[in-house]
Order: sequence, then C-alpha cells, then structure tokens
Amino acid sequence: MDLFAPDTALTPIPLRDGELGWLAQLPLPWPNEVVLARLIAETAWREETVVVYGKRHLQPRLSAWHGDKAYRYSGLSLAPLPFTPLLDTIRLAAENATGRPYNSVLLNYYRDGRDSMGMHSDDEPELGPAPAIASVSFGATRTFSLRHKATKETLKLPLTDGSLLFMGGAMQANWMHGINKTARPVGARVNLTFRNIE
Ligand SMILES: O=C(O)CCC(=O)C(=O)O
Ligand SMILES: [Fe+2]
Repeated sequence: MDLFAPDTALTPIPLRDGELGWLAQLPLPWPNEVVLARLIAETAWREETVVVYGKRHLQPRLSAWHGDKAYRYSGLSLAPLPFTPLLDTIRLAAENATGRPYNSVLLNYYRDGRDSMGMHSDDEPELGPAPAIASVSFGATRTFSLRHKATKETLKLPLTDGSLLFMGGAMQANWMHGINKTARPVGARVNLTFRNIE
C-alpha cells in the first residue's frame, strides 16, 4: 500500500509551466472558524525582520515556523518549533489530500488588509528541484497573485476559508506568487504552507 496515496481528489488548475491543484474544503475534525481561532491564539507569532538590499524591514505580517529543520530566506533564519497536535492534524489532512509528505510548515498571520506578502518563489535548494507545497488557508479570503517569470502572464486566485492550494512541478521555477495588500475591509487570515525540507 502506498502510504501517501491521496484519498481526496484535487481539482487541477491549468497552468503553463507548473502544477496547481485545488480543494475547496480540506476535511478536518473541527469547523474552520475553530481552527482559525486556535491557530491565532496558540501560535508563538513573531514579527520578523528581513534584510532586503542590505536594509532591515519588519515584515507586514506575523509568522511562525514549525518543523525539524531551520529555514532560511532573505537573510532570515527561523528557528523551528516542534509540530503541535493541532498542526499535526492539519498536516495529516494535507498529506492525505495531496499524496505528499511534509516535515515543516510556515504559518503566516495576515491581521488585516494592510498585511501582505511580496512576490517570491519558494525555490530554496532544500525544497528540492520540484518543490511540493500545500497551502491551507483559514479566515478572510485574500487574493493569491501569480506572475510568470518569463512571459509576465498573471493569474489571480481567491484563497477561501478552509481551502487547500497545491503547488508542484515547475511552478516555483517559473512563477512568482504573493498576497497583495487590499483597501477592502478584510478580517484576519492564517495561511499554512506545508513543505518538505530535505
Ligand atoms: O498566504 C499565502 O497564501 C501565501 C503564503 C506563501 O506564499 C508562503 O508562505 O510562501
Ligand atoms: Fe510562497
């Protein structure tokens, strides 16, 4: 038996030069609003500083890193916290839905529309040549923007409460993605990106 054979079918989202899959609701033992409230209350949120072109900035969001290995980007090294039972339950659901194993998760807390994440690719060498990332969202819907590195083609996906977006194949090599700020009044959102660090 394949331990990681998915038990829930993802809907493929057609994408040039990359793989995207969508599940509107990740099956979990609690309602989404309970998971959101617990993630906000129980996570050791940090306001991280990043160094971009030699200048230090506070990131416009809160974050936390759980897993077995440290994680580095933009000159920042996040010390990993162990997986909690809550995170383990969500990880198992994400593994079942995507058929991939994950040993780490980056949590991001967007407190309101002023919080955001700049365009980037999750292409660190420790994620391997074709990173498999399961992105699970709770709370307010925010727009996930994608831009093809060569053609500059763009795509916008609303990431709704309880959804899972799978990114795989050559997606990180060919596309950048991010969460724009919005002037719309939006509530809190927590996103979890499950990754496998080699
Ligand atoms: O909040 C999101 O949906 C995006 C998160 C993301 O791109 C990341 O954690 O690398
Ligand atoms: Fe990302």
